[in-house]
Amino acid sequence: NMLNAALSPIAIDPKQVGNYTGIAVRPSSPGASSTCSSGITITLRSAKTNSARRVEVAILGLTTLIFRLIKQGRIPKGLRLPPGPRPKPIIGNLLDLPANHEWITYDQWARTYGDLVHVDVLGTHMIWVNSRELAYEIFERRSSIYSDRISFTMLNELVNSTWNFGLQRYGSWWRRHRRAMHTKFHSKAAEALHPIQIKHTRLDWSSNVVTSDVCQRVMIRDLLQKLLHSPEKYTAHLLHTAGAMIMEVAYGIYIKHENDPYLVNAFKVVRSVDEAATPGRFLVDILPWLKYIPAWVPGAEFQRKAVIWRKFAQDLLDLPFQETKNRMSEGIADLSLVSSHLTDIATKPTNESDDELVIKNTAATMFAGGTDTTANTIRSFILAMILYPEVQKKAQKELDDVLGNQRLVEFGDMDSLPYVMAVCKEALRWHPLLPSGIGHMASEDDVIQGYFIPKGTVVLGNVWKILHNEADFGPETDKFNPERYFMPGIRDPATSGAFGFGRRICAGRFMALNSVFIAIASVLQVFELSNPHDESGKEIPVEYDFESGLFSFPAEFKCTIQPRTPAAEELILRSATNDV
Ligand code: HEM
Repeated sequence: NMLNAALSPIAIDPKQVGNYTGIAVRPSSPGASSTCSSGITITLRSAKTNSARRVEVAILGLTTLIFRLIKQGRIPKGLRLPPGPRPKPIIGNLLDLPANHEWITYDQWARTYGDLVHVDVLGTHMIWVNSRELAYEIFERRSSIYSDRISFTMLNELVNSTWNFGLQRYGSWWRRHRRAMHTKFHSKAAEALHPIQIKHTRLDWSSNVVTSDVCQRVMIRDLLQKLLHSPEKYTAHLLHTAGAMIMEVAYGIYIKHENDPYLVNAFKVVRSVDEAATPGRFLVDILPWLKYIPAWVPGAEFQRKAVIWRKFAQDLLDLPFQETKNRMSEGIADLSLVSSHLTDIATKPTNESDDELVIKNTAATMFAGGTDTTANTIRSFILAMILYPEVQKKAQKELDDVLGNQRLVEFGDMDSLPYVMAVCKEALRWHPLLPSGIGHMASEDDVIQGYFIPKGTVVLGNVWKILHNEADFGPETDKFNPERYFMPGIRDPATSGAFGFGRRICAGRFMALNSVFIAIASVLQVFELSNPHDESGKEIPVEYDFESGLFSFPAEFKCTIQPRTPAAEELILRSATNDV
């Protein structure tokens, strides 16, 4: 996901060694490598002459040293940085950063060093905040300091992702984007997305917020049909429906059933941002001067990628936006975030000249921030249901008691389905999609609990740790157990870090909660989710793991998804015609 960028450890990914421009850096690499005096292990492309290699090593070592000296601020007398693993000269804690399953290491650091853990990576200060109380103090009470984002050379400058307001620096430009989304997607506006009366008209210009039956019609009915016909492609189906929903909400565009050009391109953008945002993927993020190397230089692969990715992003920004404008001028546009804002602009002459750009950026940011996040949260839920069949049974019993097989679940049923609601909360908590949130950056020097936090520090809420705290979520937090929410004093993961913190908290969280509920409730109502089967038809235990990186969700796993009963299958088929 694009927001990966925003700032997580500048770790070097061992998988990517050799992909940089002639030089790769990583913790202890096997094969052709040399270690410079700073302790950085450098792997060089074999075609280089010895003297060229020596020059590269020297440049890398020197640049790192200069970068460090420039960045290294003075720590005021009487103060010290928060505790953390002991840094090495020049490279700091570069080698301490985990290469995979990061949340496990960060959890261990929290146990060893306490609520605040500091590491220094090549001169960049990074801090993990390990308790809810401290996260509240930092991100909420001191939000005027901790709402900035760091800027990555590859993602922000070369790929030019400045349109994505999730990556923008804190300030008035970011605020205008956030407001453009908020006015149409605050909790009241998100409520308007509830298709309580399913056959109501799609347009509601009177309230001028985006009101439609989009979630129910596209996300659910379409998803159920697809799961029925090709359950093995469940990941693709989840992404398609989540993407389709945002396309409708943001642009009022109904995408094609398969191979929709907008979606195909949009996913290219999501994937490119994913890669560009993977911490340490590009050396140019650590040595920004590499950005001046022209694309034709052998090895400057990153420059060529940046050119292609910029084009994908430009198409995502321009093409659907232009289609909505065309439809508006023909008088056939459906209400959407874009059409609603453009109507506002046309009727209010006081608008600023770049308002249209803000709307365009905001709609594209919604797509980039909202598709794979929603889809992967639902994937986590599917895995949990296979691993915890008793939870699945209990939720299905509640759905059967409330709905029978008469009709599909709707948003209006939320209050009658407390256990299903608890399953949704647990899907956000059990293995949070962003185990370290998205990094905020300190825009000023600060002091917390006697520790000095230098300006420019990347501050990460340890979401995984916070959501696994037994004081807030009851015993055995490693287990997927919705019962916990019926105990007194248990917190809601949605307001405890699953959607981030402070002024940068997820701008799409109300919509995300709606989507997660309607998807989970509908899938549970009509499908049985269970272990995969081998060639002989014998059930075998699901094999699973969680992806590493800033975004973490179950890696592709095999499973069985089949209608619970013939009546459930009938319900799915009838839903295609909007009969239920
Ligand atoms: C279950 C699904 C989702 C999860 C778990 C999730 C989680 C997050 C998190 C943790 C952040 C970072 C907050 C921070 O910096 O502290 C974030 C930011 C953001 N999210 Fe979501 N998100 C989800 C769905 C969505 C959807 C559906 C949309 C759009 C419709 C969206 C749009 C955004 C945007 C625009 C930001 C950047 C906010 C900013 O920097 O000001 N997200 N999300």
